[in-house]
Amino acid sequence: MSLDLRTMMLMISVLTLLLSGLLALAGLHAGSIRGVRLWALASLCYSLASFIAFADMTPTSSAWLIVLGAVLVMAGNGLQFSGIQAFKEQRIDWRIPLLIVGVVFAQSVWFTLLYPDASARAIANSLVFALINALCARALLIRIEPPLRTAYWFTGASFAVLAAASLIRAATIFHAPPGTFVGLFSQVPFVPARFLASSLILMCVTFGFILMLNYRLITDMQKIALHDGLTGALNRRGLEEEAIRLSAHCNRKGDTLAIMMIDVDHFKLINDRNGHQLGDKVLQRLAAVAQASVRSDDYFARYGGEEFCILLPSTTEEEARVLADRLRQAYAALTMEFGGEVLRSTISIGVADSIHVGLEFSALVSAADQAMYWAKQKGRNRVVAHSVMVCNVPEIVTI
Ligand SMILES: Nc1nc2c(ncn2[C@@H]2O[C@H](COP(=O)(O)OP(=O)(O)OP(=O)(O)O)[C@@H](O)[C@H]2O)c(=O)[nH]1
Repeated sequence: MSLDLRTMMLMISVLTLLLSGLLALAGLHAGSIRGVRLWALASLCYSLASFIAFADMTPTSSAWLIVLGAVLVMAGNGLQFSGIQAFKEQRIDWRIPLLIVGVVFAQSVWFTLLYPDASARAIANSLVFALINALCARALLIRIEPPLRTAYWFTGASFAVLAAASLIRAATIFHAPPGTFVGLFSQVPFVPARFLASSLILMCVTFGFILMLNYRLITDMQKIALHDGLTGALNRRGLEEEAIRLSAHCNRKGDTLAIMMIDVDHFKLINDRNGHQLGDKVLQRLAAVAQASVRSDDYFARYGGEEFCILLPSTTEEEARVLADRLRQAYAALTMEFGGEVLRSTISIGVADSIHVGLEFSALVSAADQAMYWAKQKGRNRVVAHSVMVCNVPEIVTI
């Protein structure tokens, strides 16, 4: 049984057209995710190129159609490269796709119309194709968190295989006996099989991108579900998930876990005097100061309303108290200016640790909360450690 190249061309043209439509539909609801429409356009370019090959690419086909086919393939590849940059939220560097399309156009015109040499044209275009695919592979084979890593590496590996296949194609044509390569349908060894394999890998690349999109949407949804929209900090649910993980980790390692509960002083007054919107901005400023002061393995969260929480692994209550006091001072020193209004505010912080109250998250929160309310009762703008408070005030009343 032999593979019919033209039938394959038609099928690939239809399949890539369907993929283009699918990506265009996906792009309608991709929200802030960029690059999807560029990939839809890339698939359309491949579809048109395959259709031209199906319709007319024979050794006697029109020279301009040959040039157009090559340019469409390169434009598709260039759009994929730009789409990857957009997807990664990088600035799109249009010079690269424009350059490769320009080079392929020039060498296709040169070797088709001016100095016809199908072999040289195929080798030159295969080398450019290998280069752009290698660039796409390099952009995707990077360190990234799972589950996106699976999709990035699958797509990147597919691009790498395409780059290798293009180099092999160039080498095969280069070593083919003179006169045997006259175009896409030439009888050099394995042309249909190699073309089929390359087309399938090209499909893998598009499926890989759809997988990237899917995982990115999942990751974004998880992020939204676990973070507070106003401040960007973890929300209570996110904090509880991290707390369960951290407690288990500290339990296994025999490590301590400290906690800070932070509450803005007289926040109701700030709201009442300046309005809720300004109150929101104050919360954002506090979150920014706290985010800047936490270490990379600490977890900062909005516990609710104007109350924030920081989980500090491998930290004792005393160490947490020192960090909390630094945060309190940094926030108190902040002069907030909102549309000509100057505002200063303070926070009260309660700290506790697992040495005194155990690793149970609810016990840690309750202890730090008691200490925080004690700080409020003592006059606000201060830090209170739970163990110290317990020694001084045995019958603390909590709200
Ligand atoms: N602007 C704004 N206000 C909020 C938000 N969540 C809760 N609040 C307000 O925060 C205020 C909390 O007030 P209280 O619990 O009485 O405490 P407080 O005025 O800070 O007084 P102390 O804690 O005793 O210093 C209430 O007025 C809530 O409406 C929010 O997301 N944005």
